[in-house]
Amino acid sequence: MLKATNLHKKYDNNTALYGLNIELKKGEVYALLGQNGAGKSTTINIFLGFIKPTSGEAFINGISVIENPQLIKKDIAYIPETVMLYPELTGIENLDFFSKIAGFSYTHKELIDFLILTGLQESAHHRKLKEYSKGMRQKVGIAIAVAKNAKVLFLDEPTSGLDPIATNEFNELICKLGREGKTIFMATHDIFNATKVSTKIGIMKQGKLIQQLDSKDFTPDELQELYIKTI
Ligand SMILES: Nc1ncnc2c1ncn2[C@@H]1O[C@H](COP(=O)(O)OP(=O)(O)OP(=O)(O)O)[C@@H](O)[C@H]1O
Repeated sequence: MLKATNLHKKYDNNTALYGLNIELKKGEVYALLGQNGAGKSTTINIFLGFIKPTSGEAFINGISVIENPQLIKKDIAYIPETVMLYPELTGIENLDFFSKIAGFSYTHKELIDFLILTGLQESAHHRKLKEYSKGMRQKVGIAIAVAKNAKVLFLDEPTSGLDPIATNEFNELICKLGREGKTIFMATHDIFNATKVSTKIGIMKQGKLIQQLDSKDFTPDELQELYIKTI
């Protein structure tokens, strides 16, 4: 569903990626770990079509992101660390607006069902976005991704700044989406949650993927130990 083959990215004199190879199947949840500047955002930005690699290939569902950036847009969604939506619109109005932009027109009931799926409390559906917490905005962002029927979701630092309850709700939602066949790629510094939510973990250092692990083989403490030794 997602594949990077020998991706290189050079910014002037600075090489951000050195031959990155990643392959994810449908329904996999991938957590990419690495220190600041390791190349995580560069990787995501290439898949999103925001930047072009210097060389190498990136594919979503077998389609080259580099050759067909417009074609893959319908299959992907990006949920940044802070989801920015229209502050004066309610949760349901934002969802309706962005679904329509993506070419989907849903009934009120269908829109509510997407928000319920994300766990957004019903009392918030008709409140303006400017009154939402970070976790609530993130749920609307994920509802928009599901409503546009994205196959691959990219998330940047999804648990940063979330309280433990919101983090737990986020983890449950991501696991559910993975079971339903969404492929999820997240860049994170949160080692503990990476083991809770992902099926695979990658550790990046200075533009190279230096470890790829099956999450089920590691406790958070073991992963932390390995991470510190590796980095
Ligand atoms: N537009 C740019 N121009 C020049 N260098 C850049 C640019 N964007 C990123 N870089 C460099 O590329 C390298 C990788 O950066 P990247 O943002 O991908 O790291 P990251 O792992 O996402 O870091 P963080 O955890 O801080 O978000 C860094 O050395 C960074 O300085």
